[in-house]
Amino acid sequence: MSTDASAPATTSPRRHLPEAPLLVAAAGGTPSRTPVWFMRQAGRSLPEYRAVRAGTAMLDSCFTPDLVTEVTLQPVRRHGVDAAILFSDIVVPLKAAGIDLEIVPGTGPVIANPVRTAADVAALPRLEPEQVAAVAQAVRQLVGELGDTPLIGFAGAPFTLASYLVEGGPSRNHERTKALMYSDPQTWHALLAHLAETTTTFLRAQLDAGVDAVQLFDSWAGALSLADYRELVLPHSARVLAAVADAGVPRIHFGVGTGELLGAMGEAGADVVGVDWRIPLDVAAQRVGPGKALQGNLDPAVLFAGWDAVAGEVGRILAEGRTAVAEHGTLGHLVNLGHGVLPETDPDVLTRVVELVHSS
Ligand SMILES: Cc1c2[nH]c(c1CCC(=O)O)Cc1[nH]c(c(CCC(=O)O)c1C)Cc1[nH]c(c(CCC(=O)O)c1C)Cc1[nH]c(c(C)c1CCC(=O)O)C2
Repeated sequence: MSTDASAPATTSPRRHLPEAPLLVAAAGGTPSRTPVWFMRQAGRSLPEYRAVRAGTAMLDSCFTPDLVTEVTLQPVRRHGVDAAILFSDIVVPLKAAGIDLEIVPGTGPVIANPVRTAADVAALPRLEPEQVAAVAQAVRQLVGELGDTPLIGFAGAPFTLASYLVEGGPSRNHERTKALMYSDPQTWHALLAHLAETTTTFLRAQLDAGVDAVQLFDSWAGALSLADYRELVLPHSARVLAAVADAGVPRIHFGVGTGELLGAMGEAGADVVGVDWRIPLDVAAQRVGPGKALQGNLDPAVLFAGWDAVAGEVGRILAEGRTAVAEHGTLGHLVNLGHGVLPETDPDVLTRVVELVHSS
């Protein structure tokens, strides 16, 4: 993450945030406090989010820079988290490229014409950077307003995007996706290569506008065996992560149910590996190996269990994070949930978690 003094001057608007706890922890330094943020902190449980979004469809919101800016800032103001995450969605670059899809409240992304054949894959539109100009504009506004708080940009990884495109919507078993993967590997690789390019273009647009870190969400990769992940998915995610390495910002790589994949997800080129709640952080540290940071891993459902339970779990996770750093060569610990904030979560509990982590 160092910059080469001989490199040509860059026009990057990226802020210089040498003290930001999240960036320090990700790089293996000693942060002034343990950093904490929450996946899906923007939106979901906040009444001020529901108020400002009322009457605007989710995807329309994502292309409205003032609304993106406001929703992204809300959890930073309310909770004092150590990072903002851009309010957007993993299907935004697909929509921007011209794919007919909607986000249906309570369901998730729904694709009008699922992608299932070689001809479907060949017909997929390419994403041009100007098609996500509204997202870049929101990023520029945000870096002007965030002070010292880092802004995390993000994108969906090729496998998770492919699952939505092939299934046509959310899926429990990913059976059509796996059917394509096993029956026609050539078309599968063509699809993932296309999506890797889309994802790279989307992340580059955010990086060029000034985001301070990126997270690649491979939310559903945990549906795969390690062998299949390595052969059919990892090379495409690795290409995305390599293509943004020159930005010099932390690259976070996360999926749900990925206990068996953590080492491979780190090898794909992550600086920080996200861990869900199914394995302890000190065990995750051994699977990931030394030289990377870890993010996680409070079960979002624990936030419903009353403060004693929450405080106990946060304490355990902080201790396991310290063990990872002290004994397993982990660079740092970014406290987070093991998956996104659930919609019915009491926002005050999130604020108390931030206070507890910061005072520990
Ligand atoms: C799989 C996935 C999606 N979107 C995303 C993922 C990967 C993360 C994960 O695993 O949870 C990523 C995402 N989606 C959203 C963000 C915003 C930033 C943040 O707060 O983390 C992020 C990082 C906003 C959103 N994306 C969505 C909402 C809810 C829309 C609303 O408020 O009407 C928000 C705030 C819609 C969405 N979009 C998607 C789902 C499953 C849903 C939920 C559907 C529902 O239950 O209503 C696809």
